[in-house]
Amino acid sequence: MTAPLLRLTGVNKSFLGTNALQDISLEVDAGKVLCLLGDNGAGKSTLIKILSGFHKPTSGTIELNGEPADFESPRDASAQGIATVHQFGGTFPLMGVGRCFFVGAEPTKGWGPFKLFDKKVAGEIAVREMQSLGITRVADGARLVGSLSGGERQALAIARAVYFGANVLILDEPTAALGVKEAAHVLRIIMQARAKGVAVILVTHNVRHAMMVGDHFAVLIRGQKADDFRKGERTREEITDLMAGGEAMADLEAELAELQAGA
Ligand SMILES: Nc1ncnc2c1ncn2[C@@H]1O[C@H](COP(=O)(O)OP(=O)(O)OP(=O)(O)O)[C@@H](O)[C@H]1O
Repeated sequence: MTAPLLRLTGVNKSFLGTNALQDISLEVDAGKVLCLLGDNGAGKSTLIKILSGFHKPTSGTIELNGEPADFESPRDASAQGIATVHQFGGTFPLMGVGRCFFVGAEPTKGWGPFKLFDKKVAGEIAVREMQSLGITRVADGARLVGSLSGGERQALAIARAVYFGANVLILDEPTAALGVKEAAHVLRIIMQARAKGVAVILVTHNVRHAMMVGDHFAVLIRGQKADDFRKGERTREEITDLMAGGEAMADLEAELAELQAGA
């Protein structure tokens, strides 16, 4: 059996007085989507920060392609093929689409001191890569990122990560601020990244969105992995109840309905 692309074993992270993560073991395979679910404060951001090189785990191991991995910095994690896209795409509103796509890796023309950022080529590549993900309304590489919709910004950030060879794509609440149609576009793009063999980690509160694209799911509660299951093994209600900390949401809803009736 081949090793998973990314494997965490017994990962712990403590801050002064807080155990943000306790004994987390997880695996994600190439061409699969792992959904990381959890309520506020569950430890999702801490886990993302460990995987993207911002924090070092207090203990535990990380393996990439079966080899021990250690991320010294976000740049190091990125050089090892881990790309993280944050809620608003982590993009720069006052930059053109092409410039933003290549930030830090600008294509140049000319030589020596005459090297110049090749805006035209950068814009063409950025537009082509976004269009290949189905974003056809962005046709001008000079267009300011600030004029793109939330879904288009996510698409730009995902296209960029895939273009620069990410093996692991971490998406932090990519659909949280989006309308229904835009969220559906972003979910479709996630499936395209998956089809290209990228291992996707989707961090979300939205059980419905997770169920639409997830192959594998892990629920974090107060820093611990409360459940770990594959597609089809839990109902939406079971997952929602678990995320609410085991409290049956149906009971809460019934209580609210009673209060409303009595008002
Ligand atoms: N730098 C830090 N110093 C101290 N405590 C921290 C730090 N970062 C996170 N924590 C604590 O670790 C716990 C987990 O936080 P984390 O931000 O990872 O949760 P989360 O699941 O991402 O929540 P949210 O969905 O609200 O962003 C919380 O109790 C938080 O207060």
